[in-house]
Amino acid sequence: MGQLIDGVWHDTWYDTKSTGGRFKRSESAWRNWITPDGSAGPTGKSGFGAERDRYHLYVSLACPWAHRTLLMRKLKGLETLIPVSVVHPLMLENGWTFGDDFPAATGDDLYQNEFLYQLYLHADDHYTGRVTVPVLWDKHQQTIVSNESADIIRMFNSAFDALGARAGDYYPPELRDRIDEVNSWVYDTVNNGVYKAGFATTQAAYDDAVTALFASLERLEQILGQHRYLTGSRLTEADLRLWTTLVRFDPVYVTHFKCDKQRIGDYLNLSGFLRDIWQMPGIAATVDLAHIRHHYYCSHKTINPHGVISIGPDFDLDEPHGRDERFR
Ligand SMILES: N[C@@H](CCC(=O)N[C@@H](CS)C(=O)NCC(=O)O)C(=O)O
Repeated sequence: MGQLIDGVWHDTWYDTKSTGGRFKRSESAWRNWITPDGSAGPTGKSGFGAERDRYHLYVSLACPWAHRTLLMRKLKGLETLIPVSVVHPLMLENGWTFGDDFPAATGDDLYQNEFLYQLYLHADDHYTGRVTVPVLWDKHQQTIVSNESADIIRMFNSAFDALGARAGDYYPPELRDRIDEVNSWVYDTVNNGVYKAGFATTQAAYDDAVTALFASLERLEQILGQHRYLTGSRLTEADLRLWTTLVRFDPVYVTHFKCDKQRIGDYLNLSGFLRDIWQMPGIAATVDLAHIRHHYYCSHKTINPHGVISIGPDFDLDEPHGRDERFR
């Protein structure tokens, strides 16, 4: 774990001293957009037109943010348009690495780098900041298009539609306000909330994060008792963004991040929603519990110094969920 400072790698853990024990996630540095015609998107530069054989995605199978991009890639049928390289699950003194001595870790298919930070240096040899996944890479300009998962899933949702992406709009205009509203509190208190609880280094910081997290899970439980998905009867990006946290919750966050007031399995609607999406074609195959559990339990030496992996709950997401019948 570390970061680049003016192009030099420094092995440092998150600084929580200056924030009263609170974990603060940094802003992503690259915010360009792939668009159908290469015009500029909402942020960043123009020049990233949708094309075949041009873009490459770097992910960790452990990471919930990267997982969003894999879900959208699957739903939109972008597997051949956007190939993927997978980092090793352990993230230690060199950050994410391209070691391929773990099932499903691929190494760096484009440049044979050893470390992910070398890819960041390839894009900017004076980069200062964190070295995170996912990374959407442009092979033509040899640079990072974006390292922000929230933006990458929106590009995948529509930019490649004229190049044969599968039909489906997971950010439809008529639901955008509701999706944005749900995303904002789910991001803050759930997706990032589990990290804020787990990485807190004071009791007060932990208490605040875990209280907000379980208040939001209660709120989500109510919402998912009213309709099948978060914004109604249609699956949207808001569901996918919540889901990557839910699928890691009982196997990791309950124990490793001390999010142990309740398990997702204890909530009727949240657990049904978790199974509902798990059982959609192709989705379960995007989940790699070995990467997930090895990454968290063995990479965060400050909170689990010996790297012992807990036994974990029985994990049967194939049981019927009944939500299709219930919300017909
Ligand atoms: N805002 C980013 C966050 C990505 C992120 O924090 N990824 C984690 C893995 S779960 C990471 O790479 N962390 C490395 C670090 O912080 O040094 C996004 O959503 O794409």
